Amino acid sequence: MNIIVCQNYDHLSDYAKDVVIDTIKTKDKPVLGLATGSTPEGMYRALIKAHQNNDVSFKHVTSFNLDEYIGLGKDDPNSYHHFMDEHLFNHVDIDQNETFVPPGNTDDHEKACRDYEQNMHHHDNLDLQVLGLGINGHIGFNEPGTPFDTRTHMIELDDSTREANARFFDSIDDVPTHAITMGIETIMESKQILLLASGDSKKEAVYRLLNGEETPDFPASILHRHKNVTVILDRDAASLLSVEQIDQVVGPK
Ligand SMILES: N[C@@H]1[C@@H](O)[C@H](O)[C@@H](COP(=O)(O)O)O[C@@H]1O
Repeated sequence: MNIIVCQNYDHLSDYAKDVVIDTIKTKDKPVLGLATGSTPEGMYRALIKAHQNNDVSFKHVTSFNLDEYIGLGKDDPNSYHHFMDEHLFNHVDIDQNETFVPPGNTDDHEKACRDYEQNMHHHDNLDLQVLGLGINGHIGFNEPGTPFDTRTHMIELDDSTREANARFFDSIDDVPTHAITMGIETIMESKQILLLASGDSKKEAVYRLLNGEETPDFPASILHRHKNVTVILDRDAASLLSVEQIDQVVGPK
C-alpha cells in the first residue's frame, strides 16, 4: 500500500486526477471502476477541466460504477446514475453506451448482479478502481460483516451509512435501505486500486485501515492483500498516522 498525503482536498483531487489520466493513457481500452460520494467530486471536476484543456479523451474508456441505491431510478437526483451524469459523463467525450452503473430499479436484482459481473468479465475486468472510504470502513456499499469473497450483490445499508448519506436527501426516511454493490472480491480483482479519503471525519477510519487487523468487520482492511493500492489522503484524514506510515508527502504543483 502506497500512502500519499496531500496538503488539502484540492490537491488530493488533482493528484487523483493524474492517476486516472495515467491509466487512460497507458491502456488501449481502459476500464475504470468509478465511485460516488463527496470525496471523488473534486477529482471529477479536475478530470473535466483536463478534458476541456485537451489533456485527456474518454473516447475509448469503459466505466463500471461501484454501487447504486435500490429503488432509485436513473433520473432520480439522488441515484448514483444521476450523480455520474452530472459529475462526469455529461461533460466529457465518453461513449454513454460504455458507462455502466448497477440498476437500482430492476425487478430481478440477482440477475442484475450476475449480468453486471459478466459484463465486467467481458470487458476484461477493471484496470483501476477508485474507492472512497466509509466511516465504518465500508468500500462501495460493502458494510462491516460482508464476507471477503462476495461478488456483486444486494446489501442492507447500515444505519450509520444511511445517516452519513442523509445529507443528500430531504430526510433520513428517504434514504434507501438497500443497495447493489460490487462485491469485495470483485473490487480486489481490479488491477489497481486508488482509495481517497479526505477530512477530519475520516481520520479514525484511516487510522484503523493502517493499524487495525484484517477483518470483515472493517471491509477496507482487505486492501492490504492487494499488490497495487495507492491511498491518497489530505492532511486532516491523515492526522492520526505516524510519520513512518506515510510514504510520500506531496505539495501542490
Ligand atoms: N457508497 C458510497 C461509497 O462508495 C463512498 O465511498 C462512501 C464515502 O462517501 P463520502 O465520500 O461521501 O464520504 O460512502 C458512500 O456511501
